[in-house]
Amino acid sequence: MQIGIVGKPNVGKSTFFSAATMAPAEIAAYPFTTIKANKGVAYARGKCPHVDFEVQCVPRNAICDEGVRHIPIEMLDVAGLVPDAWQGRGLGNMFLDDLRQADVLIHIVDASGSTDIEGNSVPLGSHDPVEDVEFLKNEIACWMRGILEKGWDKAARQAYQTGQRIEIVIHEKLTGLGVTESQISAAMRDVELSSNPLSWSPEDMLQLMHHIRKYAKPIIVAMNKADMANDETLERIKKAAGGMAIPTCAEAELALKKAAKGGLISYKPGDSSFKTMDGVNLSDGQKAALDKISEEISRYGGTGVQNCIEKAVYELLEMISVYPVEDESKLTDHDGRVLPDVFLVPNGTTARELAYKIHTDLGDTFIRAINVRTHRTVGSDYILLNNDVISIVSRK
Ligand SMILES: Nc1nc2c(ncn2[C@@H]2O[C@H](COP(=O)(O)OP(=O)(O)OP(=O)(O)O)[C@@H](O)[C@H]2O)c(=O)[nH]1
Repeated sequence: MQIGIVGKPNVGKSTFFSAATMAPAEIAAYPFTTIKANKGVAYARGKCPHVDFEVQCVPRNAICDEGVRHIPIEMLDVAGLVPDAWQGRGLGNMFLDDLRQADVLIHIVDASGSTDIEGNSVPLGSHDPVEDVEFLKNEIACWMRGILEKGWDKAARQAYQTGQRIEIVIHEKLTGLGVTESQISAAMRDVELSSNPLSWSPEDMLQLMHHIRKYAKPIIVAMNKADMANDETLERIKKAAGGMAIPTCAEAELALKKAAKGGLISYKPGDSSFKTMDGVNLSDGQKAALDKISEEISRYGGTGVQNCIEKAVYELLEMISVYPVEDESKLTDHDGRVLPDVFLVPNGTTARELAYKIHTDLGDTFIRAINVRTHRTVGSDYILLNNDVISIVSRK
């Protein structure tokens, strides 16, 4: 699973990316595989089951900080969004290539209206950020339609004549974007289209792509520079984003994380406030900067950065966390680690599908699973619940 960060120049995209992927000090020691320059690791918080089971966990893939697991998620800084990227303008191709890999997008907009559509600085409030929200949706839909249109007439005619479902043709064409057939079917229910795909107009196709995009590349808008934005604009952006928009102060989040790393304040991602560490003497400059941030974030109950990440993961992608263990009574893996790993899986994942995610062999040899919280035996079709602890029994 990957979160793509998208935005035109100058809106605070790099600041957001740096802030989101800057690990808290205690996480920094974790060895992650080397990742490319435009990739980083962000974290979604989840409640560690060790609290309910009253045991001491020994985490392996996600640290536990006072009962909160920080579950790593790949984040991708999607480069080169400019108007008409879909036509290959500017770094358009790079943009689209990155976009393929993302499952969900955080669209950073400058909610203060001080960056025009091309990313140039303009006087505060002189650009309407709502345009940016529409613009990204349109860029993606146009790009998808461009892919669909290649060889469309022939494929659509063939499907129409042979009675093949058109979803299958669309799926084949969009498969490189990670679009599933069920997403296409859902989108087709949303729009009214003629049963003869040959008669679809370019506008029909664009509509359909808008709806497929909604399922396949859902977007949450980070209304950044919220510290300089007015409430009326924030409301309008939120409406344009279908409610999926959060005010953010990426600059504040980065400053707070740095101050926490430097031992000046106690602040954890997602907190709505912070505290100066005992015995720390802040300079007048530091004090003034922190006071300003404090005022900014009290307006929104936090910087919004962590909130964006978690809304993307838990609401848009509907992920849940599950904890597989080998020994159901000790909650350990084969090395005796207690509640070692947490897996983020889509809501609706079954016990057997989880087994496959852990290891192909485990999926193939799956017999049953044990829901450790209820001590009940469950079958391969058991649909996992958030925070389940599951022990899989297989043919050895
Ligand atoms: N007021 C305010 N300024 C911010 C915020 N986030 C970022 N900025 C500032 O906005 C400017 C642009 O930020 P960047 O992160 O460089 O923007 P970008 O979108 O990555 O731009 P490019 O690097 O040109 O693509 C910088 O001066 C940041 O300090 C915020 O939440 N509030």
